[in-house]
Amino acid sequence: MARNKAPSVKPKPKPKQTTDKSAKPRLNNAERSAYFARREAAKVLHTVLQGDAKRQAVASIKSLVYSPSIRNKKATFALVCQTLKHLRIIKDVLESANILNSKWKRQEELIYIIAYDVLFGKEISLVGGDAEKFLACRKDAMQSALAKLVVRKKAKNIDDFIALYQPPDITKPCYVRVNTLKLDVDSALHELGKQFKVQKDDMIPHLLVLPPHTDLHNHSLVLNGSIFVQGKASSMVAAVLDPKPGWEVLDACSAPGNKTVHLAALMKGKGKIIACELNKDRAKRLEDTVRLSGAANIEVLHGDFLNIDPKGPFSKVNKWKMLFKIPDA
Ligand SMILES: C[S@@+](CC[C@H](N)C(=O)[O-])C[C@H]1O[C@@H](n2cnc3c(N)ncnc32)[C@H](O)[C@@H]1O
Repeated sequence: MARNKAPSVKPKPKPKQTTDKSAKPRLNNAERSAYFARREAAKVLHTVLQGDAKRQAVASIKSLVYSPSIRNKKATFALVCQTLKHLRIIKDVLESANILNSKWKRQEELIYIIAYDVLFGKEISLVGGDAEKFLACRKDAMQSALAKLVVRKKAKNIDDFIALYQPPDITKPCYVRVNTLKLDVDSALHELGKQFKVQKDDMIPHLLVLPPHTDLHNHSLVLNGSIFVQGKASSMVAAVLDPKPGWEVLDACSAPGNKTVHLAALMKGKGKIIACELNKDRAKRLEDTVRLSGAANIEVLHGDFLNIDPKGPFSKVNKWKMLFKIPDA
């Protein structure tokens, strides 16, 4: 009699024991989102610090954070701002605790972000990555370096100490430019004077000066395009060019269009302005600014101004007049 042969079943491989010390711990949702926010913040911080180092203007922190690649915008923005606010302290602590070795120097922005969490963050668990692990092991050294710095600076407490590291509060006045296509300067002075201390700028015509931090974003004159909140430096550009009614002007990189509509106001809406803008969304923003200003002599050109044929209708652009006001001979 043939014996029933037991089917040959291969024994199931036993699940591997996670004895590997380098295996990443499982993260809960909060830890996972903190882990990603730190990496996204480090990327933004890298761009900001590189721009500072090369003295190059980069986009604002807000616009860097609002790029589609950043998932957790709120947390990333907060981390970048807080790390920047405490950066001088963080660097001093890392230096005096001798922490930033050559391996981590290559990822210094990530280290700064995590160091912010170690020194000033609120009970954040430092898990998720090797950088977190690296600084978690050095938490005591960092906190004691911070304590020594507080004593050395003779600060009463940590808040006092942080205040000592902040740059002095240099408050700049608030500037608004009167859009003379819609309103004259005296009427604007009168209207704004009902609520604010306001005076004419002593250098730029049609520019008014108000106290620092004046919030005009919802003011009816702003909403209807009678005045534009525009800084003094930005208002200088069209004022220096001083275009006359009837000129043809090419604004090569226009959006959001504050200088474009300033040109239109100086030209009293006469002549022609070609306003070029490469970016589609910003070109829409430019169109909104033009509409708000009431200028009828601006043509928005969505495209690359470098593609404009220099031998075409713009061949008569006087390059010197683009930069300086040259008195006519
Ligand atoms: C700093 S903003 C200009 C600000 C503007 N002049 C104002 O005062 O409101 C620079 C703009 O130039 C645009 N831009 C950059 N390169 C360009 C190009 N080759 N052709 C057209 N627009 C360009 C950018 O998309 C951006 O909107």
